[in-house]
Amino acid sequence: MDIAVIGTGYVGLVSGICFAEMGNHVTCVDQDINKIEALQNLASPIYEPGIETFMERNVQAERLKFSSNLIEAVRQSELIIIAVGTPSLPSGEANLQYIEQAAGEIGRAMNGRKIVATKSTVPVGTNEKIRQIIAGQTEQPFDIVSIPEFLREGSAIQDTLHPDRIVIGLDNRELEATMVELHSSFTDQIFVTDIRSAEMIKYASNAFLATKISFINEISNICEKVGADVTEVALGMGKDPRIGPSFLNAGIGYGGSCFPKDTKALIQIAGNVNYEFQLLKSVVEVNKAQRYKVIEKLKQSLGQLNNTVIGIWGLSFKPNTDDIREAPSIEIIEALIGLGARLKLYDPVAMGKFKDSFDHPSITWCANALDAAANADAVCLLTDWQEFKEISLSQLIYVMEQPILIDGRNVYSKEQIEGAGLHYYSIGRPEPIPAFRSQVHVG
Ligand SMILES: NC(=O)c1ccc[n+]([C@@H]2O[C@H](COP(=O)([O-])OP(=O)(O)OC[C@H]3O[C@@H](n4cnc5c(N)ncnc54)[C@H](O)[C@@H]3O)[C@@H](O)[C@H]2O)c1
Ligand SMILES: O=c1ccn([C@@H]2O[C@H](COP(=O)(O)OP(=O)(O)O[C@H]3O[C@H](CO)[C@@H](O)[C@H](O)[C@H]3O)[C@@H](O)[C@H]2O)c(=O)[nH]1
Repeated sequence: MDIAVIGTGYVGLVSGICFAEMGNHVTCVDQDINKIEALQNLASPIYEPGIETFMERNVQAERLKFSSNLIEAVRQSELIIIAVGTPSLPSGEANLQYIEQAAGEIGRAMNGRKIVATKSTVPVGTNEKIRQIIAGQTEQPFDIVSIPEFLREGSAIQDTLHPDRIVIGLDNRELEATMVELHSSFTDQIFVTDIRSAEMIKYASNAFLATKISFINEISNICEKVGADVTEVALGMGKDPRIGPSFLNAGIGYGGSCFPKDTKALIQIAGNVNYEFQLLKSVVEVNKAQRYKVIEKLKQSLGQLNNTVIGIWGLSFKPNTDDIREAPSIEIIEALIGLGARLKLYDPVAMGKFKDSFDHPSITWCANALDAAANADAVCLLTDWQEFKEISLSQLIYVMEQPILIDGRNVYSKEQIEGAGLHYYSIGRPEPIPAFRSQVHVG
């Protein structure tokens, strides 16, 4: 099939590459000319394991190209996929300006029958709005389909090539066979439903996963007070198939471009029909408070933080991505600077993006994890990158001023910590007996 993907962010780029991988001819379009130029030179604007290999292979096979010419791409294609951003407005509501602009441009470019499918996460009723906008621009016949996207950053290619399920929302049943066939090379778990339900499935799924995270984080806070270990609790809970083991990792809470924005948008979607989504409001509040656990634990171990040197391990909102959108690290770093701490920052891939959006005289940018820990009074682990799990704890103690490690993602096992000589604080786990009671070091 000839496909145009409008918007070459995470979703547009990865789904474009994967549709090409399955033998379709795909043009990925973006209004950001710099992005298109980089892509034409086979440089990915996002860090995603394996992406450049897949991109190169499909470009060389002439199944994938990148363009800033939306009109041409629409005219050459049978299926147009909208994958532009839907960021939050200050009210929390989804900003549909990019969706509306793309729909208008698609309508004006139409030269024959098309299917217009939306992969962006959009409030219920938005596909209807897209239909009206396009119909206002063209006499050409077209169909509207909702195909919400469920990929995760850091495993986006594998998630797209081997999804757990694909949801297709449509109102013209004649399209069902075409849309199912297009996706059948990815999985046979294809769920076809109406458009409004498909739009809601996306928000409900993200809200449910965010709820699981806030739930286990609250359990972890109670575990700390009653002397239980949240990692054991999560393992035990997860053995019940009705609960399942995933998304029960306690830590400093969720971040990223989706959960924070989509939970707020769903609260607004409910609010617009006079329904107060109390549970989800609490999920958001719990998540916001949870990132401050790191600072609480720093204060507990160091007393006051003015003039202390704190190493920060991890800036991206999760491992295997350079995305720092709504990363808990941002708020934690701002708060620590406000408390007078001097910070040594390290992330395997996200330092460039972080520095572009946030820099401060109190920050030193470091070349590796041990460099960030050197002469520090404490190290805070904020992202569970594999390389932090593999660090030599004896070397860590050797380079630090005081061997205090605040593990915001519970990455180290009891066995690794016991006898390591660290003063170790994690989330929702009993504190191991400290190797020694450290002296507060100020300046
Ligand atoms: N990032 C994820 O992991 C993920 C996963 C599932 C769903 N989603 C949803 O998918 C959508 C896209 O997310 P993203 O992270 O890829 O967004 P993004 O902001 O990274 O990228 C969007 C791209 O669209 C381009 N764009 C905007 N208007 C355009 C227009 N009229 N013509 C051409 N290009 C245009 C922008 O220049 C930008 O490059 C959002 O609704 C998001 O909620 C994202
Ligand atoms: O047990 C867990 C699992 C995740 N997280 C945090 O939750 C956030 C989101 O993680 P994850 O869901 O793996 O990454 P995303 O790439 O944001 O993917 C989510 O958001 C996407 C955009 O809508 C959806 O497509 C995906 O299905 C959905 O998992 C990250 O900050 C994680 O550190 C936890 O704190 N504990």
